[in-house]
Amino acid sequence: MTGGAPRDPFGARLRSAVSARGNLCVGIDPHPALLESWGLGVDAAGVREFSRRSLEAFGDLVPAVKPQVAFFEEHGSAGFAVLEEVLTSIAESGALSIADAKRGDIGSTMAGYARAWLAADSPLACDALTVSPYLGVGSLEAAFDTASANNRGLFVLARTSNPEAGGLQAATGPSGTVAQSVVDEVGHRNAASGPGTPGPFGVVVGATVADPPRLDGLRGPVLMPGVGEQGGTLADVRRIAGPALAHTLVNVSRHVLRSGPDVGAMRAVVRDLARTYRFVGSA
Ligand SMILES: O=c1ccn([C@@H]2O[C@H](COP(=O)(O)O)[C@@H](O)[C@H]2O)c(=O)[nH]1
Repeated sequence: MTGGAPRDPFGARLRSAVSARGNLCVGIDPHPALLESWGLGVDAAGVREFSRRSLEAFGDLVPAVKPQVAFFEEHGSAGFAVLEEVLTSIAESGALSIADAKRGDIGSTMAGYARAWLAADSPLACDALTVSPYLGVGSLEAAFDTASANNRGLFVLARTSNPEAGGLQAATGPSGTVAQSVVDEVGHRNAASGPGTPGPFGVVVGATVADPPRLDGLRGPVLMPGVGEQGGTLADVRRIAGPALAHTLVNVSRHVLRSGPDVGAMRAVVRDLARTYRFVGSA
């Protein structure tokens, strides 16, 4: 993304993207094994070509594309240069970009991450960023402020899809589980948003989770990874998202990317998934 901050708030942009294209978000996750299976080098040039073919296959079909920052970062400055290009290309394809960087730190350092990913003219500016609240939701204040000021969004990790997460995130305190308190704190920050339009601050809840937090007070979007390779299903998505279904982005990465490198084959898989994961107008 380049050229200053977007004009409309993130929640409004997400709502119109979902209403036009459905609820499927596809990831660009250039794992080394996928680069090899696509016949590409495990280097920044391979990541660039992988991302180019991915966006050709699905950039115009989905409301949001989620580059997994780890697989760019592992190639150093050359990988970050590719990520900057990819964020621009996602915007050109008409999709929202969600940089999955899972940033989180003490407040003063978090301000640096906020400027890097959410400020108006940062080379890495994205439409929304994943952030970790496990230094305290309040430690993310600079990210909430910078996202708001620039019409961008955040997805705060609440109950992640990995099997190791439950011991920490499902632990219970005086006001319910840790994950629930994250959802509730994020929901408070969306309180000013009007009916029907989600606020700018969402949460991440995995489609693999048996004991998810309630999302009825969130008033914001949900990013739900875990479908496909991790075993989550449409029924899980419906069960977990509940009242937030209309504003839920269901992320699928490897299940799509394994159907490459043929662009037409990937496009067919995404078309099929996009039909399944379209909830606008559904109860
Ligand atoms: O709880 C979480 C948070 C983030 N992720 C990320 O989503 C994708 C999932 O990839 P698949 O290939 O579809 O399993 C990946 O980038 C994860 O880092 C998650 O899976 N769970």
